[in-house]
Amino acid sequence: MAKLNLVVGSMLGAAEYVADHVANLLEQAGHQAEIHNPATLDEVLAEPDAILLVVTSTHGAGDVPDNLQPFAKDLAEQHPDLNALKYGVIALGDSSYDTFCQGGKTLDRLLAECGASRIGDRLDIDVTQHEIPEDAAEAWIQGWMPLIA
Ligand SMILES: Cc1cc2nc3c(=O)[nH]c(=O)nc-3n(C[C@H](O)[C@H](O)[C@H](O)COP(=O)(O)O)c2cc1C
Repeated sequence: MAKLNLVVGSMLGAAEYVADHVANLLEQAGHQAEIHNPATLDEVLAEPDAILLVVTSTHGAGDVPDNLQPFAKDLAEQHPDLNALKYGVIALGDSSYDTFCQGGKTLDRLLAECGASRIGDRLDIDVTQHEIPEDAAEAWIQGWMPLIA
C-alpha cells in the first residue's frame, strides 16, 4: 500500500472537496493519504518515497491558486532533483477560459521539469460539465489506483 501526499490548490473550496473525497477513497482502499493545504515543498521533499497527488483549480488568467503559489514558486526556483518522485494531477477548471485547467497543467510541467514521473494521465475536470467534480474524480481515481498498487 502506498503513502500519498495530496497537495491542494483551491480558492473557493471545490478542489478542497475533491481532495478530501479522493483522500477518503484512497484510505478506504488501504492507502495512507495526507492532505497538505497549504503545501510546502520541504514537506514533499522529506518523503521522496511517497506519491504526490496534486489537486488544483485555476484562477486569475490561468494562475495557480494563491495557496499553492509558494509551492509552485519553490519548485520553479529551487528546481529540486525529483527523479525518484512519482506523481498524479487532478486539475479543475472552466472550459470557457482559454487557459482551461492551466493551474494543473503548470504543476504538471514544473514537476516533469524537475525529473518527476507522472503516473497515468492528468485528469482535467471541466466544472461546466461536472456539477459535482467529486464524481469525475472518483471515476478517475478508481482507474488510477491500480497503477500505484
Ligand atoms: C476569478 C476566476 C478565474 C478563473 N480562471 C480560470 C482559468 O483561467 N482557467 C480555468 O480553467 N478555470 C478558471 N476558473 C474556474 C475555476 O478554476 C473553477 O471554478 C474551479 O472549480 C474553482 O475551484 P476552487 O473552488 O477550488 O477554487 C476561474 C474562476 C474564477 C472565479
